[in-house]
Amino acid sequence: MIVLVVNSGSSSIKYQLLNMEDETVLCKGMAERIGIPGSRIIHKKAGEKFVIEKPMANHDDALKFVLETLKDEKYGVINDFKEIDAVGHRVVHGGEKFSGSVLIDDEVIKAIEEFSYLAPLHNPPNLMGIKAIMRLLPGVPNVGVFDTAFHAKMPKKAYLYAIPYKYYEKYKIRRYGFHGTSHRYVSRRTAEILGIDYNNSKIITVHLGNGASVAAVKNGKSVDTSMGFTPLEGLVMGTRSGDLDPSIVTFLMEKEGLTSEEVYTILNKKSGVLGLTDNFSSDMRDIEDKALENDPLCRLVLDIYEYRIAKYIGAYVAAMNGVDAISFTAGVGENSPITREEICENYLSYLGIKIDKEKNNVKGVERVISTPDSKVSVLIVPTNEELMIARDTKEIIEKGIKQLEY
Ligand SMILES: Nc1ncnc2c1ncn2[C@@H]1O[C@H](COP(=O)(O)OP(=O)(O)O)[C@@H](O)[C@H]1O
Ligand SMILES: CC(=O)OP(=O)(O)O
Ligand SMILES: [Mg+2]
Repeated sequence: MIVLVVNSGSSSIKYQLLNMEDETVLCKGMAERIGIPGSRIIHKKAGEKFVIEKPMANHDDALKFVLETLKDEKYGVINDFKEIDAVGHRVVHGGEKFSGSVLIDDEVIKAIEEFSYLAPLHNPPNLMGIKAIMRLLPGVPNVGVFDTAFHAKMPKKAYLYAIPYKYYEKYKIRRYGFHGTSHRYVSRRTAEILGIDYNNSKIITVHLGNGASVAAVKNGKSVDTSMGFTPLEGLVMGTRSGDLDPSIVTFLMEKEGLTSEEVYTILNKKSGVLGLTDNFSSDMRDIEDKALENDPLCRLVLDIYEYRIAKYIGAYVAAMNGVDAISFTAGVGENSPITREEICENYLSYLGIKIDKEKNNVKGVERVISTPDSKVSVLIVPTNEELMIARDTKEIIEKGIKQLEY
């Protein structure tokens, strides 16, 4: 079975074509700068990378061009669109409705549309991708895989905010959590690598990408996670503030004469590492480089970034009353030895955690980085959300079912 995976964001679309007989990636890439000058596709096939410049005015245009690329003589890997058996889509917000991946029909599309008010930056572009594929590949089944689904069954004590209960009933204001596909993959893989029973384990997964979140996974289920009602809560991120006192919002509105939308933009797009460094960079590579050159501000920002992560790990040890393993993943988690080492050494040694500095000194390699006598295992597990999306898609199509339960 050949599955196309689509992760449709606001200005970029990531794609991967997989042969699910042996789970190999046939080709992958990203259409970027959609709707703005300089749009192009970065396409990878058999270890070779191509940059293809092409005007793409919207998501329809972009996906049309992605599909053409898949069967292009030079870049392509298929001869006919009929070879694509199904398409799996990343969808960020599934509200309370979806606790597993689903076959997309009109009713599911309506629900994703309804949840757009909960994820205005993410769900509308996800939907544009789904609708474009439906137009371009009629008759091919589509599956939605939600960021929120893995967290959907966390206990009520973890997902309710202490505000009047009527707002939960009226607007469904609660913790949803995101990056669920990554936390699900990484926690399961952690148990496999360690040879422990996933259904009888306590694992903390630390997803540090541009957006970042931590999850407490107990007996194979997410019991708490740091992102909340929206992907703004929790850790310090590239451009997002993470946790803050909510009265800062009303204070800023009053003092600076800002609208709610303006404050929302500041907290989502101008805060985090970018805001703390006074617009120097949102990329942790830049912060690390400067911190290593003893730049005091970047050193402070790295401390703030690590401190917040360490506090969440401590909280989730409490949430699960213990921990067997901690796994780092995504851009920073996979590629930053200093971040992993400083979090473990400066804050977690009380747990009996010991890091093997040699083993930790790698980028993007799946491995255990704690010493054999460390009381808790620490790992690097490169995430693979696309593979999870393709696996769910295959399972739903092959079994002929409407919804998967994790
Ligand atoms: N070698 C590295 N050292 C530190 N940070 C890195 C490194 N490589 C990538 N990153 C960080 O990873 C982030 C992107 O992570 P990624 O998981 O690709 O994010 P997303 O999927 O949210 O776009 C970048 O913003 C950058 O800060
Ligand atoms: C939900 C979310 O924060 O996603 P990303 O990390 O891709 O921005
Ligand atoms: Mg990501």
